[in-house]
Amino acid sequence: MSVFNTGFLNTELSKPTSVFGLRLWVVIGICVGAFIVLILFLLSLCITCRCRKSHNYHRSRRGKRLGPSELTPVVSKEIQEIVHVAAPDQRPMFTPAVPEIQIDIGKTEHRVVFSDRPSSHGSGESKLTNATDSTSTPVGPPEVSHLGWGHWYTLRELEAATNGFSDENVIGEGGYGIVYLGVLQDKTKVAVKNLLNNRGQAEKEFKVEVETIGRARHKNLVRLLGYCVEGAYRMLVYEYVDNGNLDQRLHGEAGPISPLTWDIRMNIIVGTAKGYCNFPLNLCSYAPPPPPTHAYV
Ligand SMILES: Nc1ncnc2c1ncn2[C@@H]1O[C@H](COP(=O)(O)OP(=O)(O)OP(=O)(O)O)[C@@H](O)[C@H]1O
Repeated sequence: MSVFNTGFLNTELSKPTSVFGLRLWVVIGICVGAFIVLILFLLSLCITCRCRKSHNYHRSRRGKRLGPSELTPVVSKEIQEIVHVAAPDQRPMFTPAVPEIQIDIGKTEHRVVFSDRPSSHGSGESKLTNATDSTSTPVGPPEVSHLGWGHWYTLRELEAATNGFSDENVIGEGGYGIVYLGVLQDKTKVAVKNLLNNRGQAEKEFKVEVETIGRARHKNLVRLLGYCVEGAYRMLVYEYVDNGNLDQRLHGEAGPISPLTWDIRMNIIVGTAKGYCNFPLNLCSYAPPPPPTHAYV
């Protein structure tokens, strides 16, 4: 049977075909060869395409790394960061030990905005880096945010005001940072709080202060005059209040007889409680109101 089949196959394959009178097995061989060549060609085409894609990807990544937007820390899409550009001879005298932090001021209306036109606010050259924008254009100092209050201070201004954040200028230390006495160029005394960035605490405290105290005007509330947002630094600038602190008032440095009588203390407690109750309603137009995180009220 198999001998018959082999003989039959040989005869069939050896028959000349209409393709140039070539035998069938030659035609089949040519077809198989052509098919293999086609497959190889397609494979090489695929590999070339892939190589080109990966080359482009790496090139774009390399380009990005060198791009201005990559010079700043990774930040969320809504973030705008001010990067201070200091002339070589005007390097900041002080570099507070604050690790790089993400800026996440979040709401559009609380972003620091910039103006191209010359402004009397602040000093020094600054540029804005917007994470959504690959180009960073040097612009003038920022005006205040849509909050419509306060003053933007440069790090250099505050350095000059606080004698380079010297120890002699330290007037207190709270849970959120060290407070320095500063004297601005116009001789105004200010309290500069350099926020500590303990697990992003600086950003949180900054946000709470700016959103709550920023717009507030009350005779019993220390005014927040402005802020400094520069690189990773977050500083708050308050009016300087020379009345000592609550601890001194309540417990000491006032002599053996405290000027705070029982009645006065009761008044203070009632007034504080009223202020505390009204605080979120008066100052926060959005919900939910931030929790009262500090001891000014
Ligand atoms: N505007 C200011 N004028 C004068 N001294 C200030 C001013 N702000 C803060 N200080 C001084 O710095 C100290 C620390 O203030 P800070 O606001 O950092 O913390 P706190 O209010 O004492 O506590 P917390 O950390 O809970 O807010 C105060 O006790 C006070 O002596």
